Amino acid sequence: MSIKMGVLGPKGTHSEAAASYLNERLDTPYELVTVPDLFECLQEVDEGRLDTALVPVENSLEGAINITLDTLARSETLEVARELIWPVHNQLMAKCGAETIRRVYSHPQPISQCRAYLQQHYPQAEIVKVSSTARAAELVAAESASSGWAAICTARAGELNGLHTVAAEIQDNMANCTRFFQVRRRGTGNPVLPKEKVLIICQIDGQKAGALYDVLKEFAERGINMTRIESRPARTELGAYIFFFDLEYTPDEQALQESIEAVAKKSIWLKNLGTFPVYTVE
Ligand SMILES: O=C(O)C(=O)C[C@]1(C(=O)O)C=C[C@@H](O)C=C1
Repeated sequence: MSIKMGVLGPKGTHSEAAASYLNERLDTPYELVTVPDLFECLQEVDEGRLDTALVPVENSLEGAINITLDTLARSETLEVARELIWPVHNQLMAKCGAETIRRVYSHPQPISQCRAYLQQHYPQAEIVKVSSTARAAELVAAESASSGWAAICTARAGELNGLHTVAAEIQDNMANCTRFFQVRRRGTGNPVLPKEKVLIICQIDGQKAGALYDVLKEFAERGINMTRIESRPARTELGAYIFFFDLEYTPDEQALQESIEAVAKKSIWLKNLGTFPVYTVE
């Protein structure tokens, strides 16, 4: 029986491209299943209808993908199995020519990733945000060339929908990349993957002076390298926050374990979302 991995769809998204890349590196590739919405994709895994999912978590130009962070923080079930750092290439694709474009469709992230390009070349165009880049390509394909509609999408999404490239590589920075997490339910999947990173989520009492400093100290004093810190509202009251700590895995497991236990004692709650390998694209 095949193992099903959810990705944001329809076919042709950046997420699907990233999942296909990951699949090529695995002994047993996943069967990719496209889901129209990111939250739904995570829920399908949480509730057991999909085995796993590859979801975006952070972009180098635009920062955190909040829905992924918030869902991971609230779930009692999900953990991270792998991380993939994926270079994001955005193309402007349409049926019409460059000079007649008057409306541009895309996912909010690529719209932000291409902000300078759009301001310079299409300052008058109406910008329309939709659920994914591939959905944008579908919408543009459904209209005639005279509509003047265009999509920011992957080359594959454009090709699948019969669009041509108006402008290639329009992201504001050529180092544009997105970090993806492969998530799964705790205790499922292969337990012997290489260990490179650890993800910890906790809520700290924001009313106490030095509370965050106290927590960071536990990592610093044991030589645990924190590679990222992110905060999100706890969604209980204004001023209450939860923190995401990405830690570099160290073979000194005792130091790592002790630091996490010490942070747990200083937190309202703490979750360890797993230890996992990081894949990068050469
Ligand atoms: O719309 C897509 O193609 C997606 O896969 C979503 C998404 C995102 O949510 O950030 C994934 C990676 C890129 O940063 C652009 C868009």
